[in-house]
Order: sequence, then C-alpha cells, then structure tokens
Amino acid sequence: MDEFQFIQSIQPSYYRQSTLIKGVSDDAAVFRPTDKDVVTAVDTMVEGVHFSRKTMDPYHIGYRVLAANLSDLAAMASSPAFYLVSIVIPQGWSEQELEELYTGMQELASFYQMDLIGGDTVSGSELSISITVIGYVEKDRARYRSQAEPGDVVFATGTLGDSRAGLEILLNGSSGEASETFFIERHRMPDPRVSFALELEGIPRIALNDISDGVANEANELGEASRVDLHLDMDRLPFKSSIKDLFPDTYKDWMLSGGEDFELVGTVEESLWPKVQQAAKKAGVKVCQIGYVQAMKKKDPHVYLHEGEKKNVLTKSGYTHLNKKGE
Ligand SMILES: Nc1ncnc2c1ncn2[C@@H]1O[C@H](COP(=O)(O)OP(=O)(O)O)[C@@H](O)[C@H]1O
Ligand SMILES: Cc1ncc(C[n+]2csc(CCOP(=O)(O)OP(=O)(O)O)c2C)c(N)n1
Ligand SMILES: [Mg+2]
Ligand SMILES: [Mg+2]
Ligand SMILES: [Mg+2]
Repeated sequence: MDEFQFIQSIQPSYYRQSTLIKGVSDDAAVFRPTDKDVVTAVDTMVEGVHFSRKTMDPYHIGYRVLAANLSDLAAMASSPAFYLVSIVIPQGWSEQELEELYTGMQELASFYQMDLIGGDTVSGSELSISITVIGYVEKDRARYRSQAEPGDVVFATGTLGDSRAGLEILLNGSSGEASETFFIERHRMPDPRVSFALELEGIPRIALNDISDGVANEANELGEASRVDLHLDMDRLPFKSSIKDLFPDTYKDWMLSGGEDFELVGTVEESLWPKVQQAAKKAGVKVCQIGYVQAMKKKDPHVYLHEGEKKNVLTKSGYTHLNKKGE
C-alpha cells in the first residue's frame, strides 16, 4: 500500500459535524463555526516515550492519543468536533496494524461525534502520531487555569496513579492479581472527562487543568496561572483501593506524579462545590475535594501538600521531556 492508497483507506465515508465544509481530500480542511469560540490543541505520542509495543497494541495507541487530546479539550470545557492526524510510520508496520490504530481513534471519535478532517503521512524510523483536535465552546466560556481564587475548593475527578500502575504491570510483568486488568485498561484506554466538563456549564467561574503529567505538576500550573497558593491534602487524594495492595511503597508517589491519568483537577467557589458534585453524578464520574486555595503568602505561588501534621511544598515533580538548563 502506498501513501495515496493509505490516505484513501482512512478517508471518512461521511461526516458528522454540520459546520464542516471540506474534509479530507483537498490541500486543507474548511469549517465554518457559528457564534462559538473555537478551541484547539495538539499532542504527540512517540514510540519509546509514550508507549512501546510491549505496553500497547496498535488499537490502544490510536485510542490513547486521541483520548489525551480530548482530555485537553475537556480541560477547556469544550465540545469536541474535529481532529487531524499526522503520522510517522516506520517500515514494518502492516496494513492491518495501521487499520487497528485508526480503529482505536475512530471508536472514540464516533462516541464524541468527531470528524477526521485531515492530517499528514510520512515514513520514518519510529511511530509518532500527532493529533490536532478542534472543539467549540460558548463564547467566553472556556475554562482557564488562571481562574482559581482564594477560598476555592480544589477538586479532582476519578482516581489517581492508575495509569502509572498499569504501566508498571505492563513493563515489569503481571503478578496474576485479577485487579491488575483495571490499571492496564486505565493506562491503555483513558476516559477523557469531556461530559463532566460540559456538565459544569452553569457554573460562572471554574479553573480546570487536565492531569497528563501528575497532579503535583498540574496543581502548580493552576497556582502559577492564577497566582494563588494551593493546599492539597494527601489523605484526600482519590485512589483505587487495590493500588495500595499492589504497590504499597509507590502508589502515593504515582498519585502525585505518575501522570497520564487524564483526569481533571480544578477549583471552584465553595458555595458552588455541590454543583460540581451534581455535574459529576450526572456524568457518572467520581469527584472529590482534595484541598483548597489560599491567597499567595510569598512572592510566588506555591502548592503545599499536607499529610497528617506535616506540610511540605509540593514542587513540579511530574514527567518532563527536556532537562532543565544545565542538567
Ligand atoms: N513546541 C511548541 N510550540 C508552541 N506551543 C507549544 C509547544 N509545546 C507546547 N506548547 C504550548 O504550551 C502550553 C503548555 O503545553 P503542555 O504542557 O504540553 O500542555 P498539556 O500538558 O495540556 O498538553 C500549551 O499552550 C501548548 O499549546
Ligand atoms: C513505554 C512508556 N514509558 C513511559 C511512559 C510514561 N510517560 C511518557 S510521557 C508521560 C507524560 C505525559 O506525556 P506528555 O507528552 O507530557 O503529555 P502532555 O503533558 O503534553 O499532555 C509519561 C508519564 C509511558 N507512557 N510509556
Ligand atoms: Mg501537550
Ligand atoms: Mg493539558
Ligand atoms: Mg507534558
């Protein structure tokens, strides 16, 4: 199969979004948004960095890269509409494997009524896939990291550390415990919190960020963007009970900085916290308070982690791709 046949094989036979004018087939796609704001993000996954053939089947690679992008749209409270896929394909990938990879993406896309409207196909030495997502949000209603205010409740959806636990099992072997499959699935097929974020619509001000690198990182990003201090309570961080049995020595670190949970962390005025809980219930998602926001006490914003009587500064300890200067 050559490049053109490949493009033909992935070309959608129909489109779902009414704002689309030109999809796959020309030099670029065209859509005409109505009076909404357009939200867009891109995320890349590279073999050996975000996945390996040991941790993921082609189907999971496709599923997860779109899920990671949808998680960024969820963090803006945007409704997904379109995606574009840029893929670097190494020699040795069969037609069937590529088809499975696209099936993984298509499954999630069809759930969210998204259209594939373009992309690029290149050969190269390892599989790399970049997805650009485009969504809509009501005018001026995108949720920013900069919207946290002193007195807010800090909350998180789902459970944390699951994806890191799944990765551990996939990389270092199974111990045969039945509970392991949950973590493997959380690693391979994350569930972006789009519906929850959309259910928050009636709340005038809410700060949101998605947990791709670990809540330690993401909480700091909220603090920095809003110029406030965040106080998190280790004992309130949500976890799946079996993670503690499987990984008693490491699960706490993984909750804070394992990354790739694709849950949401956010802040909301205390009086509106019950509304967030209702939104979670409607969306079928777990949500819990993990701390609170305070006015900045020092020159710069800080995140503090409380555990029993102890209080420590929680630095950005999650995953980073490049070393700091001089390292
Ligand atoms: N190479 C790049 N060129 C331009 N903007 C970038 C680049 N890498 C990241 N960004 C932007 O920096 C911000 C933070 O990126 P990132 O930490 O990857 O966010 P996230 O964790 O939500 O994916 C985003 O606005 C993103 O679009
Ligand atoms: C084989 C393998 N090794 C290591 C990891 C762990 N890992 C890779 S990237 C990453 C952080 C998240 O990816 P990033 O590109 O930073 O996403 P973004 O913050 O841009 O959404 C983590 C925890 C993995 N998923 N798979
Ligand atoms: Mg990113
Ligand atoms: Mg993000
Ligand atoms: Mg990152």
